[in-house]
Amino acid sequence: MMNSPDAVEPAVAIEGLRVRRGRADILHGLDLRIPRGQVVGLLGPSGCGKTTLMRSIVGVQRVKGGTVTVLGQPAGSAPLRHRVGYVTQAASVYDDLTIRQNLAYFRRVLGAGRADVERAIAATDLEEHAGRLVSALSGGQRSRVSLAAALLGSPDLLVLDEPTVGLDPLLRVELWGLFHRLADSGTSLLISSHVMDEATRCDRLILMRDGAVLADATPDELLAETGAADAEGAFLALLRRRHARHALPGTDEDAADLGEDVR
Ligand SMILES: Nc1ncnc2c1ncn2[C@@H]1O[C@H](COP(=O)(O)OP(=O)(O)OP(=O)(O)O)[C@@H](O)[C@H]1O
Repeated sequence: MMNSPDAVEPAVAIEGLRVRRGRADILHGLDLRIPRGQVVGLLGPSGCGKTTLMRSIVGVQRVKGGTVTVLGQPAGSAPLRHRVGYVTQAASVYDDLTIRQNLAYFRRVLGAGRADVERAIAATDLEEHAGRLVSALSGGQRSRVSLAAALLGSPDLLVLDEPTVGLDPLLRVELWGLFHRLADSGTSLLISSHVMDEATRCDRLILMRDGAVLADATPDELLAETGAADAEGAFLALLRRRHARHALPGTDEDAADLGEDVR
């Protein structure tokens, strides 16, 4: 059973994670389990801590407390080096190399198989551009090159920070198709977005706000639980519920705060 403690280890298990960046506490005791082989969406307003959480999972974030276990190992530890792929918001490929040259380079660094380069190019639908310099590509094409690089070596966990930003609707649909095919073949995916309409494409959703997890459920559970028609409505309903519980009801401050957070 999925929820049994004896079941297959989750892709990610986080307990009491605390992160401070600069002078601010960004994550204050966050608990989370991410199952294997699913497309899990991480949603929440800008600045709520999505990237900080992803950095902690990948093992590049200094943490103040708590534990982050990835595929049964401490986040960032050596055995995970080739098992976790991370795509940041900024494209991380070389402008003065072609797509194929970039991927050939990263393949060698990773020690992945030769065939991986063409496989990654095909998976991200970049075949017809593979010989072009990255500097000559559009924003969407560039972000797909970063994604292709993350697919090299077939990592067990893919952590993707807003991979669909700047992509046209058709490409977004295609990419979500790719994410699900990867999940079907056993890869675990954690994908952040602040486009709420992408939420329904995920197997599971984590809604974050102010460094805390507001909800962790399937899209259907979330809609049933809140009675909302879509993910955005569910998010608002959860925020309202939380405010009703924690704040003095009916103050102008509540309304202002709520409005600010979701726009
Ligand atoms: N290098 C840094 N030093 C200090 N504070 C930081 C740093 N990077 C981010 N922060 C702060 O940490 C908080 C969380 O940022 P984070 O990037 O995790 O949010 P996010 O949910 O990913 O936002 P977005 O959707 O805009 O990418 C923000 O308040 C941000 O200002």
